[in-house]
Amino acid sequence: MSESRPEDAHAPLYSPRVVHDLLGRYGLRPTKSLGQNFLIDGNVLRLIVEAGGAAPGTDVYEVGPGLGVLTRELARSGARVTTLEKDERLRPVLEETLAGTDVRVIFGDALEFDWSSAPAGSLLIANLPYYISTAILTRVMRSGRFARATFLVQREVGERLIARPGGENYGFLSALVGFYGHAEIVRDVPKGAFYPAPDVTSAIVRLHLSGPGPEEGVLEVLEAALAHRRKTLRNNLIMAGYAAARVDTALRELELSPTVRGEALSLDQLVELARQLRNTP
Ligand SMILES: C[S@@+](CC[C@H](N)C(=O)[O-])C[C@H]1O[C@@H](n2cnc3c(N)ncnc32)[C@H](O)[C@@H]1O
Repeated sequence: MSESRPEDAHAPLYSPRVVHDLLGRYGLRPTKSLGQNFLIDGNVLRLIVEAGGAAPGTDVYEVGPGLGVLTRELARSGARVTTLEKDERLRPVLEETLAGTDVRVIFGDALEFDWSSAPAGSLLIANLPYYISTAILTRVMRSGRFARATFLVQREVGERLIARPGGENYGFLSALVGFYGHAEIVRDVPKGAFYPAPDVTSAIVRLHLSGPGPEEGVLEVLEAALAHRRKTLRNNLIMAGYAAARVDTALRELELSPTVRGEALSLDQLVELARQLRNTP
């Protein structure tokens, strides 16, 4: 910690004053296209660390440390922390705010990261960049390496994560959660918990991941079946490249109406559909 540091050394990192001071000293402005909404609420910070289960001996992965607010708390918990940051401009800030911790900071795109390199039973704890929250969660679930994921995300994505088949918000992400475990909304978080405030309300969501995931080929069918909410399952599958005759045979075998929508199918029916399509010439 430099002696010339102007802000009150005792003020917590999440305090708006410290956040402004850090941004000012390093000549930075939050970048909207990178989803940079920094956490400035100590209660939300404590809640996410606690709900996430960071503790000595656990392996915690974070996407987007930003100024290091959450990262520093995670390190304090005694967990082994790996954090992935795309924005190189934050390198000197993180050198300052994470000084004295043994956090592994990797600069690069979290979408390019090899999530299967994480040890089995890892935890994801993050204030996610909202523009890629679905893509990150998909990768984390599919890696099969994570026991739990606790994160800040748009409330609307939280609703999709907890949705059940047939429900208004049910889609690909909901079905994916169904295959790997289940989700809960821990708490809604108002816009004012961030600087700058995002356009939407957020939520802390926790995913419990225990399932083995779907068998081979099911995810591809799932993606096709749920691609467009307003279209029938039949049309979605045909648009994804399945021959109409093949689709019709599979629907008949499963006793499904040609007008049924993909989001009305249970997970078991989706698995059966994938098997039928595989077995239908
Ligand atoms: C919502 S901010 C969270 C910052 C900090 N954890 C906090 O709570 O204040 C999202 C962070 O993700 C970073 N980010 C955006 N896209 C990324 C990507 N593709 N890979 C890794 N980090 C990314 C942003 O630069 C930013 O630091």
